[in-house]
Amino acid sequence: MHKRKIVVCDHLHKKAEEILAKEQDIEYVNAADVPKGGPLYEKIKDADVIITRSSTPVDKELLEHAKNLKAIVRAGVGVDNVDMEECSRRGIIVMNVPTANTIAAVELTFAHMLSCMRAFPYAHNQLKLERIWKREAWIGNELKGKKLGIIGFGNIGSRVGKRALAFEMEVITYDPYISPEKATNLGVKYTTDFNDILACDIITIHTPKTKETINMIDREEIAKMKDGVILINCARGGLYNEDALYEGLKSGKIKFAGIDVFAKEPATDNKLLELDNVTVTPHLGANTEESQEKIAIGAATQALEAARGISYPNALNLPIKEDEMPPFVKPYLELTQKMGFLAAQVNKGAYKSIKVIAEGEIGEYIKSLITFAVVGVLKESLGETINYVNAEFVAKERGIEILSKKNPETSGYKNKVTVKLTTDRDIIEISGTIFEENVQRIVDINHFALDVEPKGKMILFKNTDVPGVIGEVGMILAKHNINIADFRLGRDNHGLALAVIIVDDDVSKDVLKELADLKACLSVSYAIL
Ligand SMILES: NC(=O)c1ccc[n+]([C@@H]2O[C@H](COP(=O)([O-])OP(=O)(O)OC[C@H]3O[C@@H](n4cnc5c(N)ncnc54)[C@H](O)[C@@H]3O)[C@@H](O)[C@H]2O)c1
Ligand SMILES: O=C(O)CC[C@@H](O)C(=O)O
Repeated sequence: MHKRKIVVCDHLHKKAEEILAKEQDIEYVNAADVPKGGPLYEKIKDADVIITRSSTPVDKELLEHAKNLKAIVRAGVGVDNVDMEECSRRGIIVMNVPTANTIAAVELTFAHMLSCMRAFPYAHNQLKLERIWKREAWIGNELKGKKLGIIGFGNIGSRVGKRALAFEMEVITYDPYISPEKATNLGVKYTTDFNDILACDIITIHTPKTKETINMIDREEIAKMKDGVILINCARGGLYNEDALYEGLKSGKIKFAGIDVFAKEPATDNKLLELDNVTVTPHLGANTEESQEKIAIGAATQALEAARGISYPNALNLPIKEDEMPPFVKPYLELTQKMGFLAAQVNKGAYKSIKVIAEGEIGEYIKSLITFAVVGVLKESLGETINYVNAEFVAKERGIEILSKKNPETSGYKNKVTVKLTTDRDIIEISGTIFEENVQRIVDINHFALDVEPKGKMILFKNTDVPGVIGEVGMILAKHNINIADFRLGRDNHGLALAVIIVDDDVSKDVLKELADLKACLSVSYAIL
C-alpha cells in the first residue's frame, strides 16, 4: 500500500504522535530534533504534508526541496513564518489551528503585566541567586485603577480586556476593524483615536503582523506616551520597533516592558536582553499543556484529512485554478482585489458591507470577483491570514454584509467591475476595467471619472475645484522631497475635484496633515498597492 507521508518539523504535544503513528496508511516522521536546512530538507523531500510551529521558516528554499508537498499545517495562529504566496503558487494548501492557544496567550499577557508591575523576576533572582533579602528595593504598582490600552480586539485582545476588568482596570481598545459594540458590550471603551491608547498607563498589542502594524509603536508614538508607561507584546516581534523600545526603556520613559516575541527569533542576541527593566520569555504565548494538547490534536487531525485529500480545515489559501477560467478573467480578479485593498486603505473603519457590481460578460464570474474583493478589503486588517478560501467565511463571521449585482448592460466599457465598501464612517466606490494587452485601470472613484494605474504609492486628494490647488499640493510635496510620478485629476459638475497623485517616495503622516490643512482640501488619504 502506498503510504502518505506526514513530517512533524517542530516539537508538538505527544497527542500528535499518538494520533499519527497508529494510522496504517500514513508514514509518520518526527523531525522536530532534525536540524533546519539540509537535514530537514532530506526528511521532507517526499512528504505529502508537514506540520510546523513558528520555529520552521517555510520559505522558498524549504518549498523547493519539498517536491511532493500538498499541504502545510501551521500548529498555531500566526503564519508570518510561511511564504503564503509561494505556497499558493505551488498549489500547496496552508492551514492553521486558530483559537486553540488563545487562552494561553491571554494568560501570558497577564503574567508579563504583573511581572512588570512588581519587577517579579528581578526580586526573585535577588533572593534566589544572590541570597539577598531586601524588601525595600521592590516597591511595585497595582493593576487596579490603571488604564489599559489594548491594540487589536480579536480573539486574544478581547479576552485580555475581559480579564483586565476583573482586575478593576479601566480598559480602552483601538481596533478600527471591529464594531464598537464588541468592546462596549463587555464594558471596554472603544476609540478610533490612537492617541487615547498612547495616553494609557499600560499598553498591550494583539494584532497580526501586517504592513500596517509593523512598527505601529515607534519613537513618535513612544514620545507621546506617559512617562513611566508599561508596554507588553505577546503578539509578534516588530509590532513595537525594537530600537525605539530599547531607547525608551534605557531613558526610563518606558518604565518596564514585558516581551514574549522578537523581530528575529531565536532572540538570544537581542539588545533588549541587556536591560534590567524588561521581562522576557522565548515566545511562550502558546506554551501551556492545555493549549499544546489542543493544538496537537487539531494539527494532527487536519494533517490526516489533508494527506488523504478529504478536506482542508482552516485552510488559509486556495491556489487560483487559472486553467478553469477563460484568460480574460484573471486580470479582472487581480484588479478587483487591488480595488478592494485600495478601498480599505482609503475608507478605514468598521466594515459594514462589501458590494461588487459586474458589468458585461465578466458578470458570469461574480462569485470569484466577490472572493477577490473580500480578500482585498480584509487584507488591510488581517494580513496574510485572509485568503480565497476563508475570505467570505471570515467576512460573515465579522458581520460584514456581502452584496453583488450583475449587469449584462455596460456603461461605456466592454466589462467593468465596481467595488463598493461601506464602513461606519464612509462609503467608497471604485470601478475598474481592463484595456487591451491586459492593462489594468481604475476608471472611477466615488463618481469622479479618472484613468489610474492601480500600482504604487497613491495620495487621494479631494478638494473644492478652485485655482491654485494643484500648485499648493505640488509645493508641499516638493518641500518634503516627494517626487510626483503621475497626477490624475477627476472633476465633477458640483465644483469638486479628486486628484490621485502617484508618488515615488513614502508619505508621512505629517505631510498628509499639511495637505489636509490646505484651505481647499476636503479629504486626503494615502494608500500603497
Ligand atoms: N505569543 C504567542 O505565542 C502567540 C500565541 C497566539 C497568537 N499570537 C499572536 O497574537 C496576535 C493576535 O492573535 P488573535 O488570535 O487574537 O488574532 P485575531 O485575528 O483574532 O485578532 C487580531 C485583531 O487585530 C485587529 N487589527 C488588525 N489590524 C489592526 C490595526 N492596524 N490596528 C488595530 N487592530 C488591528 C483585527 O481587526 C483583529 O480584531 C497575532 O499576531 C498572533 O499571531 C501569539
Ligand atoms: O508556538 C508557536 O509556534 C507559535 C505560537 C503563536 O505565536 C501562534 O501564532 O500561534
